Amino acid sequence: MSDESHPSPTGVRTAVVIPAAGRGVRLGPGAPKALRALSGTPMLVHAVRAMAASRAVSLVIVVAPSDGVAEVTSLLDAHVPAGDTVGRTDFVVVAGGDTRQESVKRGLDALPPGHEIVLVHDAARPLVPVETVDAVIEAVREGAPAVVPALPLADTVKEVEPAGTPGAPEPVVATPDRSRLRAVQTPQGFDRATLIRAHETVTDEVTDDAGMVERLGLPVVTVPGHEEAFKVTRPLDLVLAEAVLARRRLTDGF
Ligand SMILES: Nc1ccn([C@@H]2O[C@H](COP(=O)(O)OP(=O)(O)OP(=O)(O)O)[C@@H](O)[C@H]2O)c(=O)n1
Ligand SMILES: C[C@](O)(CO)[C@H](O)COP(=O)(O)O
Repeated sequence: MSDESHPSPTGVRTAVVIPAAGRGVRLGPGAPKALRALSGTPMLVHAVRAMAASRAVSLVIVVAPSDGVAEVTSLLDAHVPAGDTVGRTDFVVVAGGDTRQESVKRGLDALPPGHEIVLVHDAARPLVPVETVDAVIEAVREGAPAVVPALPLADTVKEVEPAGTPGAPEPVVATPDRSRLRAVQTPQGFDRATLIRAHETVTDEVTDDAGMVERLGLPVVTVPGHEEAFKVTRPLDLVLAEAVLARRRLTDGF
């Protein structure tokens, strides 16, 4: 696949790294999560289309399961050929690592020069609307080094003393003020140099890329997230994803 990325309307090129190398243990037995079907189309293909839907995105780097690079490459060739479906997005596929963090790093290692904004988007969030993608890109363009889509919490959250045994009672230690908490999603957006520095500097395991930037002492800001950007993690999430797609077919015609 070529990497002759085309500049976005503003001239600033945006690339997206999609970590898709996880097994999907919490989803239960089966193919790697990113390759499981939603309405007959692999979850990864939905995620790639969601990124390519943004006019600003000129390159998508997919980080595939290490034994699945050839399969993912043919999947993308079949479903989202570069220069066909959206006409402006090129694709690269690389092999992932043992953790999400390692997989993102491998994607960044494949990033060619010329893309000054970089998003990281979970393949496991296949239904994020393009408005959310564009809001993240816009905030980086306006000067934020790191941007996360975020939503208020519906549940009250307790901090506990972990029991270490699943199902065992756990003493509650504190109840953080919910009004100050946010659940963060992807795509998370970064100024390229900031994200690369974070991945070169932070060695302990962090659950999101913005968390690595925080460790550098740099500011991270939020933009509004979207309910449909939820992460497909457990079997019930598949039911919700199918329902969202069915509603979109009815209301949007696709
Ligand atoms: N070694 C890994 C682990 C995760 N991921 C990716 O990181 C994203 C978020 O991870 P998660 O939803 O936790 O996926 P899994 O690790 O596959 O899920 P589980 O923990 O249930 O196995 C997913 O798109 C997943 O494919 C990755 O690229 N490489
Ligand atoms: C990056 C992320 O999706 C933000 O909510 C989340 O931290 C990934 O966590 P996971 O445990 O790897 O699913």
